[in-house]
Amino acid sequence: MKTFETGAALANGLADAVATALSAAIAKAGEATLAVSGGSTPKAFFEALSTRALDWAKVKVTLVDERFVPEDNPRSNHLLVKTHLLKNEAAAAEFVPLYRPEATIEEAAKTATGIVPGMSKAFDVVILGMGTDGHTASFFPGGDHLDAALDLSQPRRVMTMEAPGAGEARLTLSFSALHDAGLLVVHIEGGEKKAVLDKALAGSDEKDMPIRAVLERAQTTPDIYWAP
Ligand SMILES: O=C1O[C@H](COP(=O)(O)O)[C@@H](O)[C@H](O)[C@H]1O
Repeated sequence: MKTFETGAALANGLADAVATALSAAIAKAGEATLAVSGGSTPKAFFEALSTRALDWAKVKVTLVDERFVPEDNPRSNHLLVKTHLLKNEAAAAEFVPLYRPEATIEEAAKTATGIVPGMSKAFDVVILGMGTDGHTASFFPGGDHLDAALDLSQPRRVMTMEAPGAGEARLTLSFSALHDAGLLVVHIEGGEKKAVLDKALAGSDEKDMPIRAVLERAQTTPDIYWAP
């Protein structure tokens, strides 16, 4: 685990690591893909990353998960990314939203599956968060499609999820779409989340604590970033 004294120090350290990984991918393949999480935790990291100098015009950014709400909804993760990441140097990046204004969330997931980056090869960088219920991405305990979303043979890249603790219906990358990222990060802050992570690391059912799938079964060993 990479432990930092403050959230600001973590934000800068993680921004440096992500900028280095994106630059390396651009040098190797001429482009780079980045999938980020929503919620409240990543704001300072987004602000720091937005200032890093790299060839952002060659970076495609998408979300790990999204609520089925339009971009102007205050709970939209797209709005969060637009406000805190897609500015400064990073304004040149291309953003590919998961939300689509289709009639149903199933149709939106199918449309998004066809256009999200990382389709033909693994994402270069994936940043995951975690809720105090042990969810990551929108892999929620009690989710209606949790088993399918955590199945590594799942061919779909974008899935739908409804769960008691999720609020709005969700669109989420499947575990198969994100587990093999070049750089896979779990970013958590605070004592409560550390205790949840420790419990997941100690061993519990994936259905109760879906973060465990990432810790145990991801092809890429996740780097865990934590600050009190
Ligand atoms: O619902 C969500 O929550 C998690 C954690 O959010 P936080 O506010 O506790 O940081 C987040 O990783 C996920 O992307 C988001 O949709």
